[in-house]
Amino acid sequence: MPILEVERLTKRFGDVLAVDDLSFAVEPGEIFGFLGGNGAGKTTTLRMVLDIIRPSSGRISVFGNAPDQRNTAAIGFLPEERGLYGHMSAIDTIVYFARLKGMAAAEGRSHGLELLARFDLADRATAKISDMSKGMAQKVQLATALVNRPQLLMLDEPFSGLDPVNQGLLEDEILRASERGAAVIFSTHVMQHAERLCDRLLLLRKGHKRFEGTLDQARATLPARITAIAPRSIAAVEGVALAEPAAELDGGWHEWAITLAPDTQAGEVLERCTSSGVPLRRFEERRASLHEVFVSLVGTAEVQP
Ligand SMILES: Nc1ncnc2c1ncn2[C@@H]1O[C@H](COP(=O)(O)OP(=O)(O)OP(=O)(O)O)[C@@H](O)[C@H]1O
Repeated sequence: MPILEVERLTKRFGDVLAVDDLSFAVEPGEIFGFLGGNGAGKTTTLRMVLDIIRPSSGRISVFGNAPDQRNTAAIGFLPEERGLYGHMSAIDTIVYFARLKGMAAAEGRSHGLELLARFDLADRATAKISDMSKGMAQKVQLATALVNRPQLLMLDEPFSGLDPVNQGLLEDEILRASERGAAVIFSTHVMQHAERLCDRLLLLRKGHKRFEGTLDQARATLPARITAIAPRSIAAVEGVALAEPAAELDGGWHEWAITLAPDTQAGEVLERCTSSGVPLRRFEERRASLHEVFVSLVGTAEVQP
């Protein structure tokens, strides 16, 4: 049974249709990328799952039940707007959240200290949040989301504000949560994280689903591009839709950017070139990146490569 199921979900704020007839499901152990440009409706959807705001229409099921703040015991959430009480220490903050989620203080403390050690903050456990750097405070906030070992972990733009080492720590935590069977949903504008982590992903544009599927399926929405080095154009070879000259090389060789005809595999074209004696020095398929898929389907340059 999916941990989270969203069916025909719609949310309007006055004239703004923030979420438009959205359906998806996330299974235990799955890492699900929730991707879209600014204002696509990601945060609004996560807030409805948490029962912070109510849908205009549609259905949400969390652990088989309607959203309810009582679900918080099994949910971990990192909000996009980070914010903790500056006067509290790191470990007291984590224990505070553990208690809100119904845990005993002692268990919250011991798991909190474990998390701080994993986040390279063991020596800062009693430091005040206000004395920490932004990235350190963000790791404490991540610990508050993980302290209850949630079955549903929802992270809204978790990578922003973290340096590359801490981004790596966060990726490890996401994998760790999925390995123990949690469903993990995270939103990001950085496609590399999604490419490295996601089992499946959903692309949202203006509240509407543009794509849902695996990374391979996402890349297959765009034609593969081939770079070929040959002395003459291979435009006439069956299965080649377009062969554009990309560079002139030494000895009469040329680099060609090849676009294949629909439903044509690169291997078929390579075989035809070889069997008809077309000299080739290179024939390389390059699949579309998630960045290219995002720009093509969501149509925004806001995304980072
Ligand atoms: N409380 C609100 N009142 C009115 N409009 C809202 C409210 N919350 C969100 N919106 C609107 O809903 C749309 C979706 O916003 P949302 O914050 O869900 O996007 P997002 O995908 O999380 O974007 P970002 O990547 O920029 O954080 C936007 O047009 C936003 O202005």
